[in-house]
Amino acid sequence: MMQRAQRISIVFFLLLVMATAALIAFLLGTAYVEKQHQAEVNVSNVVSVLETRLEATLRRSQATLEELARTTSPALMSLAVRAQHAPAIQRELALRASHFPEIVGLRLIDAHGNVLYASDFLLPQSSVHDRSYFKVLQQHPQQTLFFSEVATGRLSHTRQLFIAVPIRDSRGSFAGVAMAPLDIAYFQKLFAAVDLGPHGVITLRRSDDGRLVLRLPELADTVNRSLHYNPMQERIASGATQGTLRYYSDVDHVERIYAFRRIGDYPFYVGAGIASRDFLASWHATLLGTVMASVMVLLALGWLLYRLQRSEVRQQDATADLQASEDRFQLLINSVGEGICGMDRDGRCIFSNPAARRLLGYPAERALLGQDLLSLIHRHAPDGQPLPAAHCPIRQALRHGRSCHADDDVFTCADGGLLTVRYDAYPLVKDGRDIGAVLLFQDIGEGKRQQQQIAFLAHHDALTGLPNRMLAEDHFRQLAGLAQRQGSMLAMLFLDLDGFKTINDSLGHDVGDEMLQAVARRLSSLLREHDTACRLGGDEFLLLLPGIASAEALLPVIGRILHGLEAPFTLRNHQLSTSASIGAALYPSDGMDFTTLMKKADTAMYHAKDAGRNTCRLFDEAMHVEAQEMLRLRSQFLTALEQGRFVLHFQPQLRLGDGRVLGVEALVRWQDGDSLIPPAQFIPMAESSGLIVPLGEWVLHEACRQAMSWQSCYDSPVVVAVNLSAVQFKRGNLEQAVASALAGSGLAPQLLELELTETTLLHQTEAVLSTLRRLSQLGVRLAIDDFGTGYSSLAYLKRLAVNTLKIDQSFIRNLSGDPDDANIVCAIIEMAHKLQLQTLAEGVESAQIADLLRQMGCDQAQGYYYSRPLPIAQLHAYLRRQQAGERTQPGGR
Ligand SMILES: Nc1nc2c(ncn2[C@@H]2O[C@H](COP(=O)(O)O[C@H]3[C@@H](O)[C@H](n4cnc5c(=O)[nH]c(N)nc54)O[C@@H]3COP(=O)(O)O)[C@@H](O)[C@H]2O)c(=O)[nH]1
Repeated sequence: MMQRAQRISIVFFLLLVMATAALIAFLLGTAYVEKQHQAEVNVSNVVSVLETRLEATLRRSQATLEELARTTSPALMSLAVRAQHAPAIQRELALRASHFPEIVGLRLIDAHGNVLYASDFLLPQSSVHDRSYFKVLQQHPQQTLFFSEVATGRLSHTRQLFIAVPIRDSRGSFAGVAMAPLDIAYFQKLFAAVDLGPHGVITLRRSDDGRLVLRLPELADTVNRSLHYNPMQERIASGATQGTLRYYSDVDHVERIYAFRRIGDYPFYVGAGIASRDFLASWHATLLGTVMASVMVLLALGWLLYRLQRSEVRQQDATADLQASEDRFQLLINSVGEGICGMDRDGRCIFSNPAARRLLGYPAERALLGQDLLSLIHRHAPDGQPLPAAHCPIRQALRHGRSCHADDDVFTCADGGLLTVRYDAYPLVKDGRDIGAVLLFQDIGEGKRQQQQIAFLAHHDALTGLPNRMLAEDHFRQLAGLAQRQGSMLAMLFLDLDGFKTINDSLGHDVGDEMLQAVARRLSSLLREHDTACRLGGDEFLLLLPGIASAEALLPVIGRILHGLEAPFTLRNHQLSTSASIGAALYPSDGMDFTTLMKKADTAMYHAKDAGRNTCRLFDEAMHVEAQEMLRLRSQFLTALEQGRFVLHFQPQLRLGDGRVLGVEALVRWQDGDSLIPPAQFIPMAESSGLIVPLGEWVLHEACRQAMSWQSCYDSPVVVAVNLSAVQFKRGNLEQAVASALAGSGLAPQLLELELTETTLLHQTEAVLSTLRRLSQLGVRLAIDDFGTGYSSLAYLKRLAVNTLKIDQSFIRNLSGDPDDANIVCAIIEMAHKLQLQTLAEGVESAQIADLLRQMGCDQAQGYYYSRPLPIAQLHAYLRRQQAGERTQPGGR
């Protein structure tokens, strides 16, 4: 796109061209008018002079002829007296004629046309009676003067114009003519003396009819002829006596400026013309020269302008390039996050970027410009100690023109604070000379802090800030080495909070987290300087206590820790109490390495838990054996599960009113060869190991399958009850397992009852409760097992659509002997009925108990009094007997 400056230059140039053209046109126009005016003046002067001369000639000729006519006696005008008077008269005529070079001579002609006397010669016999002048004067007495057309003289044979006056006698009769032939050649010479340029023209014409008398230059066949187009003649005819005009000649078609002038009162006018091309020749040359010079000047000017403009454009381009380069440089150094400072050879700041000023805390560049940058920002060593200027590596690099680098250094900020930096300094070289250095630096403080944070997190627990297991292992190695050197013992304590899950589930994870942080702080405060507390995860902590003299010496230490944790914690307006179960193992007696000791301390901790919590156990070998047994059991359990060595026994549940079997409880057994292992021996292990999930799924499928097999055999439907472990809610996909068991067997959902304990309910989260609600929506029945041992809210159970409360056998066993148990059972039955829940008494072993329960209004009963849990074949026999109306024998099989 054309730039503004270029447009201005072009407009200026065009204006200059126009102005120059106008000036030239004006000058040339003025010169033209001047030339024309000069030409007009010239030709006017010429015709003025010529008219004066011609008028004088004609006037003198007329006067001379009139005097001759007046003085010549008519008596002398006869041939008869001619010979006598001729010599004297002719001398007289010759004398008079000698004063007129323009006339050929003077003649006296008698009334008959005979030339009697002549000033120049005498003809023996000569008559002019045929000449126009003679005839006009002879025939027109009033005519006093006559000018003839141009004719050739009969004697001289030259072209002549005759001027004649009549001679009259006393009576006025025509007596002859006095005549003078004007010599055309004379006038020709006169005209020729005038220079009107190569194409100039002078004409003498008659004013009455425009006939040509004389033209110079001559043209053939023009004399005595008038013109078809003659503006001068038109002006004369209209009464003008003089004037100037310009036109193209009708004769030679040359344009001229003409001036004309009438010759006195004679019938002639003289005209002179200067050809335009002649009087304008110099003007034309001037015009051409001026135009050419102007064009050349304008071309030169244009070229100059173009060069100027080009140079200006180049300069603008160069300036723009420079500016763009500057902009790019500014953009670059302003955009980078690194601090950049330029300095001269003395270390004074010559530029800085915003990042540098931001990092160093200087609000404006001028605050740094000219400052001794190095003494300003590089005053300290990385450890914060003062750095002598001479030791500053950047200053040395400046002096020796070498780059330098530091990974970890400190600069001093404007407020005196230290900035941890990584920097590079490079020499600034211009034209081969070192002119200073540029310093590039980054704030690595945040990165360092992050690295430290990462390193910290790699070895510490993010929640409590305590060392994690990795760091604990590291500390263990150091402390174990120390213990070895000192011959002392190192105690490893495995600490697990009691009831933490309840706090976490009931008050939320945020409170749970705060609880763990508070416990961590409490533990740290309870430990000695060289003790280590670390968090393993969840509510498990590991404590390393060096310098232990004996196992006995350890117990008071543990007691202090347990006691210290008993004090309540105040978290979010909650007063929370907790306790811990601690297992302890000793280095080197219980093990030499971290993993072994931790396993043993863990085992001891489980024993402490089993022992009723808020206590501690020191590891001993029996625990180890038990743990080994547990491992063995687990391995065998897995094999049995894979090989299908589990069986279900079913214990009938009867309606107390009529003894009718309404359902059976499925109870799993482990078929180990010929012996059956009871669930109490493997369910705890299966729950703690999570193996209860696959086992529970198998029980569900098998119970539904078996229940389906007996539905078709009996008139009334028999519900199958399946025990669910809390672990199945936590880890298994229970909803899907139930749906799959029902779908796989084809059992109606209302014939499946799921038994869960109060403890299971108490520890479940909202997610698990919603699973229960969905299970209930599937149509399956829900029963609360071991009811009365926990803290279930009845309204809560109602909301969960629980169908049956199974009253725990611990209340049933002594029902007849313990009034408290009886009161409890009565209360449970009464409240359950108000909530329209069924009640089932477990562990009914006698008719007396059965009767009591019936009187209390209990709906169903289950127990050895009616039947022990039966293998499937025996259950079928039992049910057949029941259907046959055979009253079940209490206590029998
Ligand atoms: N999660 C699962 N738990 C299961 C499963 N199968 C059994 N169990 C649980 O194991 C516990 C022990 O069961 P078991 O040894 O089978 O004992 C049951 C009955 O034999 C026993 N019982 C029944 N009547 C009497 C009686 O009159 N006297 C007496 N001393 N014992 C009796 O009670 C057990 C049934 O109790 P409950 O489940 O509370 O109804 C036991 O807690 C089972 O829950 C399983 O598949 N999954």
